[in-house]
Amino acid sequence: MTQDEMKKAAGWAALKYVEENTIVGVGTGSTVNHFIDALGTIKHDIKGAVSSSEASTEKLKSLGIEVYDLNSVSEIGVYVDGADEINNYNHMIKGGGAALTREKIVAAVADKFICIVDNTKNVDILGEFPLPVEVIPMARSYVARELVKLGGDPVYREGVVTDNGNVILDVHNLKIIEPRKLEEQINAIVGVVTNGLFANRGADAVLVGTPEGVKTL
Ligand SMILES: O=C[C@H](O)[C@H](O)[C@H](O)COP(=O)(O)O
Repeated sequence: MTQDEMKKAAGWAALKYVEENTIVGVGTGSTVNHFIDALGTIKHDIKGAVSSSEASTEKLKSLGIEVYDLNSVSEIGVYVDGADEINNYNHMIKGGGAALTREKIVAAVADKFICIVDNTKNVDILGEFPLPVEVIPMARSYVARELVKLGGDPVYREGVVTDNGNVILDVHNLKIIEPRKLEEQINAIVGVVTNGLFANRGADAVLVGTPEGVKTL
């Protein structure tokens, strides 16, 4: 079974969490793209979606799914999104696709966060995947120096501008023993918009695509 087949299986399995006549929160990435395809098959049973990126919005609209502005929505039952790494406590690193800020906002509004991954994403300790940090452009060098003080090696993701007009620093060589604490410490650096640790708001359920089928954690 290929990695993409495992992503697809997890994406389609998330459909069972979607309730009729609701607005669904939709993440970003190659695993979520499978979920969006699945959502397209039940588009007449849902009200629509709130999207976490321009890329997901485009795909949702291309399938005829209505996309709502988050400011016009007060309730999202379920938010479905992928992850770059997830530990045994359902803490995640996200933002490999640079969509972390909008993802964190939509996730904050949602009642439930359903994480969909293939089995390469499960780790014991977060940090092997470089931690993305979205930064206001003029603060890039300052934030990078502060991230070094926290023990990381930040690398500017050249050529990438987020949907919010900001830049990304990918922080290498972190061994993240206390994800909740590090999430707060990085958020406290002036100039940081968001960091890719989703620990204080982790996933409520995880669907893992494996060669033996989809496992729910
Ligand atoms: O910014 C991107 C998101 O956080 C994605 O959820 C994450 O990178 C996982 O993406 P994929 O499903 O393509 O591995």
